[in-house]
Amino acid sequence: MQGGIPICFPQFGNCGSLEQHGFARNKIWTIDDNPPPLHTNDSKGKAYIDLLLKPSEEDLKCWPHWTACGLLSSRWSHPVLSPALTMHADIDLRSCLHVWWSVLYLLCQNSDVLLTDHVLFSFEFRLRVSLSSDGDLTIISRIRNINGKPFNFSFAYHTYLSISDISEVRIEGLETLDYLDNLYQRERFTEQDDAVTFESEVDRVYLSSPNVIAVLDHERKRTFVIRKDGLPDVVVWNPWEKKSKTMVDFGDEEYKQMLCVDGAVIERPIPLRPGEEWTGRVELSVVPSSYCSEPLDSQHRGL
Ligand SMILES: O=P(O)(O)OC[C@H]1O[C@@H](O)[C@H](O)[C@@H](O)[C@@H]1O
Repeated sequence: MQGGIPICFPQFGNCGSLEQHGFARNKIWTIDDNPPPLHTNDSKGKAYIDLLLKPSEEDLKCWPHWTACGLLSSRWSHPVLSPALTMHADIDLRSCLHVWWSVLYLLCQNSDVLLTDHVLFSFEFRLRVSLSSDGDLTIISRIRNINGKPFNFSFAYHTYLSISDISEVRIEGLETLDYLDNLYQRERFTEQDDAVTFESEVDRVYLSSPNVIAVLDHERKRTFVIRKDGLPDVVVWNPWEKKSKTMVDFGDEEYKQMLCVDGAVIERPIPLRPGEEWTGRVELSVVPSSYCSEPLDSQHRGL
């Protein structure tokens, strides 16, 4: 979907064996009818909803942390197995390999120990979306390892901002940072400009960014203020003209009125041990540009 705030989890982009941006954005989530209350300091004038995602067996099978492939290849180099392979090498290497693959396959099918690897790996994802009476949108993701096996994940709130005109917009808060450029095989560069502006396709991951980023829309004289926590990286994406024409679910001219600026965790995926929970929070507010341009400089370094 090209719009809104798709959740990229447990993979960002195509850096892994899952579908682009992971499976979470393509799933049916359930509504928690009895969600925990908002924190008392944070509840004034807010409406909220909690959505839950629990993985299906299929999701876990696709996620490479436990896959039969992974198990087979790690056991293949096991010291106990390798000598056996050498022993049979003088007979016929190909049939020997075949025998061992069959044995390992049967082990995967029948052994409690191997199956335990897969059965024990699972998570629960709670997404809280809250809207305050003055229009601030807060989204909090809580991902919990609910079983006995650790896993890693990447994450992004793929936030499509609606803007007047892409050539009228600038992002402040990313100056001097390093970024990985997806248009150059994720090569690392350093931002040299005072602000990020747009004259062609941009597809970058800014690394270790401050917790407050501002997107200034000069024509509309308004600024999106993005406050984030637990999300060190920032994705900046606009497909521009040529790529827009190749995207089936995106109008040829729509790149002019959109800009993705995502709070994300990409460079260093989050390791989650059994019982641990990770929280990633983003708050979006829209303020008149005159109100925000002065104080933002001092806000850039903190939340
Ligand atoms: O079309 P999708 O899967 O929603 O992805 C849109 C874009 O998302 C961006 O975050 C990626 O960096 C781009 O490479 C990608 O094209």
